[in-house]
Amino acid sequence: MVQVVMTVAGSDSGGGAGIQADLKTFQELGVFGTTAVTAITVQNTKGVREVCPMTPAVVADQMDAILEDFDVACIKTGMLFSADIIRAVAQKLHEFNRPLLVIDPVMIAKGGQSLLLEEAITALKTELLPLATIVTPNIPEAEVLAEMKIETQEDVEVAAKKLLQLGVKAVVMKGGHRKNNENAEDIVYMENGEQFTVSAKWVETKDTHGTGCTFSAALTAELAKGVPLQKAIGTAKQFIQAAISHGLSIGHGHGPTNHFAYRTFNEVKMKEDVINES
Ligand SMILES: Nc1ncnc2c1ncn2[C@@H]1O[C@H](COP(=O)(O)OP(=O)(O)OP(=O)(O)O)[C@@H](O)[C@H]1O
Ligand SMILES: Cc1ncc(CO)c(N)n1
Repeated sequence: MVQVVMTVAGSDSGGGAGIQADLKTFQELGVFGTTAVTAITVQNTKGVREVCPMTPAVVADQMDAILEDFDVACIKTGMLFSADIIRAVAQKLHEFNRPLLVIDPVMIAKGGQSLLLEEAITALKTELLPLATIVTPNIPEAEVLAEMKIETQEDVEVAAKKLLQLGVKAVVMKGGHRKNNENAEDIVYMENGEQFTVSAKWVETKDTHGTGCTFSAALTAELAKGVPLQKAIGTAKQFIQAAISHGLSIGHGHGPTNHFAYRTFNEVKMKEDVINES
């Protein structure tokens, strides 16, 4: 039977990030995607022109409609925009017995525009993160959530541990924003003290719009299928590596990644490109 997943996130009219990236990724990985839209963004590869948030009630109603009808195996959150929307989402998660939850703590678009109000950071930390199976911050997001500057490898670990203390079960510290990260290394920290890294060849490209959304959507799909965490992260890494390295070269700014690449180029070689080690 097909697994049903849900993304609670913003719409990206440009199609490379947000709800659109999530649905494309879900489709490619063979799960049935449903949505609760938190905001419409007027956006293309050059940036975000406008943000039009939904009311918290409409976000909650969309979640109700889906969760009452389907047995949703895993939910992911992306752009949540405001404290009120975060509280509405957290309440629904409690009501529906906290299914598996992937939180991509989206804050700022590649062009610098804010996708999360400053007033929402406390709600994200105190109301939503404690419900997470896994949270997937990039370095600037981890800096905000852990309230510290991250420069060294030790800083990455200290910040991850601070996030674990909020009640998250696992943290993926994504390396897309780290300097000299030639192995595109992401480090995963788990509540039981275990850690591992996934890495792949760094790709020199400006077309990285929606990499975080795509990675977390792939992780959501794999967790929904019952794949154990370490293996699910490995597949998400293969998916994003294929999507970045077979870029589409469309648009005039930060172009989208190639969501068909994993299925199209999913050969032994691609699998070997990603190293998953404890
Ligand atoms: N140029 C690159 N080459 C290879 N892997 C990359 C590159 N850029 C990002 N990644 C990988 O993509 C995944 C997403 O990480 P990233 O830090 O870019 O997320 P993000 O900043 O949240 O993305 P966005 O906000 O654009 O959605 C991680 O696995 C990261 O290592
Ligand atoms: C709607 C939306 N969500 C997330 C991101 C981050 O990539 C974006 N640019 N737009």
